[in-house]
Formats: sequence, structure tokens, C-alpha cells
Amino acid sequence: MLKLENVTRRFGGYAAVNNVTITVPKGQMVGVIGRSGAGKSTLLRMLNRLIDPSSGSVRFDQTEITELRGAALRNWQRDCAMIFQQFNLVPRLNVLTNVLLGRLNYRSTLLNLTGSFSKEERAMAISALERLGIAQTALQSAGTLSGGQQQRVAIARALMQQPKMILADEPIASLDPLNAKVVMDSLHNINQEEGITVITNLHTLDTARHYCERVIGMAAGEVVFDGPAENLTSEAVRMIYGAAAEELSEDITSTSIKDKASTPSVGSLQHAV
Ligand SMILES: Nc1ncnc2c1ncn2[C@@H]1O[C@H](COP(=O)(O)OP(=O)(O)OP(=O)(O)O)[C@@H](O)[C@H]1O
Repeated sequence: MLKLENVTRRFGGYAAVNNVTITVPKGQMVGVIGRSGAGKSTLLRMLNRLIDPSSGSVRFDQTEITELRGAALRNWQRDCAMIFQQFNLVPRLNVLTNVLLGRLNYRSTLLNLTGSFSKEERAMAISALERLGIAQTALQSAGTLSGGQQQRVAIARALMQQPKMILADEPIASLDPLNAKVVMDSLHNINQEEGITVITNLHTLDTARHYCERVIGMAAGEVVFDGPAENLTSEAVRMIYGAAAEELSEDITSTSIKDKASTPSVGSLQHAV
């Protein structure tokens, strides 16, 4: 269970995240939505301490995350794998090695310096790539892959961390609709099958509605909506996106990910991208 209490982050005099209190039970898939600058990335980055809160408490089970230092902080960052809009792979390294990099925090510095990964770790990496439908790319340089494939490599690398949570910061913002669907389906599938909590920032309302059992809407650093996707009434949308929301059709806030039932299965799509 993740519990944030009165979490605030200021940059100078400006509160990018202002007094946020939320609890996320284990295994939930949460979509965080809001306009650009609403504070979504700052909130997510405070969870794994890429950014420190100015005040407030972040607890995971019995641990106060804001107080972690050294090895305990590294262990926490391993426990909550992060996925970024720009994938953050090492482009000149092959896909398999990129995925194996997810094991670094499990290994001693000496082992890391020698650069050797065990047979078991390699088998685990191949199996993660198979699960994401991209095992055939294992020996290709990561930089030669399509955006959608690269994001799936990033998800495979996250799985290698055997995380308790996956934090995804606009994972589909750079992808076309077909690749966006494959990536969101993968995250959803991991959430459902492994029970790993997924918290993902999303630009688009319909993606949050479609994949996330819970939606958190942010505006000017504050949580202005928190509930199941079906409670996202037009009034709630107005609170999140402001008056401009009235002029926005769902298409404009959409990547056009259609209903799962009306599109091909992940398996067939994986070969198409
Ligand atoms: N390192 C920083 N220094 C100063 N201001 C910052 C910093 N990081 C974020 N901010 C400011 O905090 C506010 C929230 O930014 P944040 O990136 O969290 O928003 P966001 O909702 O994720 O936006 P986007 O969807 O565009 O990524 C913005 O006004 C931003 O300019």
C-alpha cells in the first residue's frame, strides 16, 4: 500500500504539487491525467525519489520513503521501476543488454564492473522479451528499433527489476496509436497477471478511461478528481482540463485507442509494429 499525505513540491515560490493526499492499494492500475504543467511528472518522480518532496509523507507499507538514503534508497528505486516517454535505453547496446541493465541494482559493484550476467539472468531477460513479443530483436542495437518496440524493451527492463510498482511517465506520448495500444495493453496485462501496481501519467482521457480502474485528475498541482473512470463526468473533465475542456472533443484529448474488442489482439499487433 502506497500512502501520500500532504505531499508538496515547490520550485522557488511555485507549488508544482500542492498538498496531495492519496492512498493506492497494491495491484491498482491508476491513470494520472491533467493539462501540461498540472504536476503529473513531479508527482510521479517524487514516488521513486527522482525528486524530493518539499514537505509531506510518502509511505510504502511500513517504510517512510522520504527518509531513505544510500542502499535503502537504491533498493526502493529498484522496487518501483520507472518508464519514460523517451524510453531511456542505451541506443548503441543491444536489446538484450539493455534489458539486463534492469538487474544492476540486484548485483554487487564488482559483478557490475566485470559486466557478466548469469545464465539465469539471460534466460529471464529473454523470457521478458518473449512476453513483450520482441524476442526476435534481442541482438539488435536498441537505437535501431521503432518507438513502440523501444518502449517494450523499456518495459522488459522494468520487469527485470521485479518491481513492486511500475511508474510510467507518459509512456505513449511519443507513439502512434497502434504502438500506443500495444504498450498500454502490455502494462495492463502485467498489472492484471502479476498484480503489480501501475501508476501512469497520461495525456489522453480516453486512454485513462479505457485502461485504468482509477483516475486521478490534477490541475495546478492539486488533485481535483479521484475515482473510477466511469465517474469522469463532463463536469469532472472541466475541473481537470479547465473551461477549455468544453471546446475539446474527446478526439482532441485522444490517441484514438479504440475498444479492445474492435481491434486486433496484442499478439497479432506485435508482429505488425
Ligand atoms: N525542475 C524544475 N524547476 C522549476 N520548475 C519546474 C521543474 N520541474 C517542473 N517544474 C514546474 O512545475 C510545474 C509542473 O510540472 P510537471 O512537469 O510536473 O507537469 P506535468 O503535468 O507533468 O506536465 P507535462 O504533461 O507537460 O509533462 C510546471 O509549471 C513546471 O514548469
